[in-house]
Amino acid sequence: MSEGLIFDRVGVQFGSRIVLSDVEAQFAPGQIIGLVGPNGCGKSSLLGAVAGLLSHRGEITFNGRGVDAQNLGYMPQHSQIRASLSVLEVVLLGRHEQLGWRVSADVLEAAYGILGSFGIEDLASRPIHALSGGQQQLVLLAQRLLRAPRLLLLDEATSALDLAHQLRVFEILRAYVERTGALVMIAIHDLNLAARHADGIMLLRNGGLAGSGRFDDVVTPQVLRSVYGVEAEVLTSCRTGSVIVPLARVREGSVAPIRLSP
Ligand SMILES: Nc1ncnc2c1ncn2[C@@H]1O[C@H](COP(=O)(O)OP(=O)(O)OP(=O)(O)O)[C@@H](O)[C@H]1O
Repeated sequence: MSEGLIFDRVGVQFGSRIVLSDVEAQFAPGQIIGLVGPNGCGKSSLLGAVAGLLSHRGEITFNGRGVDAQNLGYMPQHSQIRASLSVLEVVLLGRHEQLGWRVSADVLEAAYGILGSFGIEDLASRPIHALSGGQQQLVLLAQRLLRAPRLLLLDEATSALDLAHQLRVFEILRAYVERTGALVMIAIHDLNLAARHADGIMLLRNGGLAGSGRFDDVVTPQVLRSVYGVEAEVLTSCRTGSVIVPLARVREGSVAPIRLSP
């Protein structure tokens, strides 16, 4: 399969520090892939490597070629816009390569349409820096979607969102991959959200890949214990698939009590 996103013996390191090595995985287009794993295991580094922002070993291809900036939408973990732009202007920047002195009616319509789908069209003329963290996250996601990328990389793009907005974002992403055949890879800590909304997952552990494929095949109590150091139950809900219930950390010696001065 040369279609889709392929990792062939991919490694990432900072100086002499190896973060990931020998990552091998492949994902067909038209899917949402959840990128999961503990803090510091290399999710952002891997997305940065796919986006071409970090050098890497091995090969990463999308639809048989190197990842092309034209086809890519990438939302880093700590996205922030410091310029004093309105929400609409920020969204329009998603198409900055095609913008001239005048914004065409169809691009404007698409931008308002995406803001509308997120339920934030009333924010269009507000300055971006005057929005809440979650509202900013939605605007930046709207900007990436306006690009209509074939490959959309999202680094914890739902971390600041309430339950309803998380659901809305996944509904929008689902509709997007079904309509366009694009591939969405989203780094996410909430395993239950990943179980519910991702078609496949890529689970990283410190140093490399712990598994990839269907959530139920990859995430088992044994894997949660070895990768996260957590005892957990994996329940099966007939409505939502797997549900992870974390029970306790696997003890590695006792933890000293924190003393607070009076
Ligand atoms: N610019 C950098 N220079 C040196 N080390 C880095 C750099 N960026 C990340 N690292 C290290 O690489 C490792 C992987 O970091 P990364 O941000 O990819 O992890 P992550 O899985 O996205 O973590 P989190 O879930 O906490 O966001 C960490 O140990 C981090 O300290």
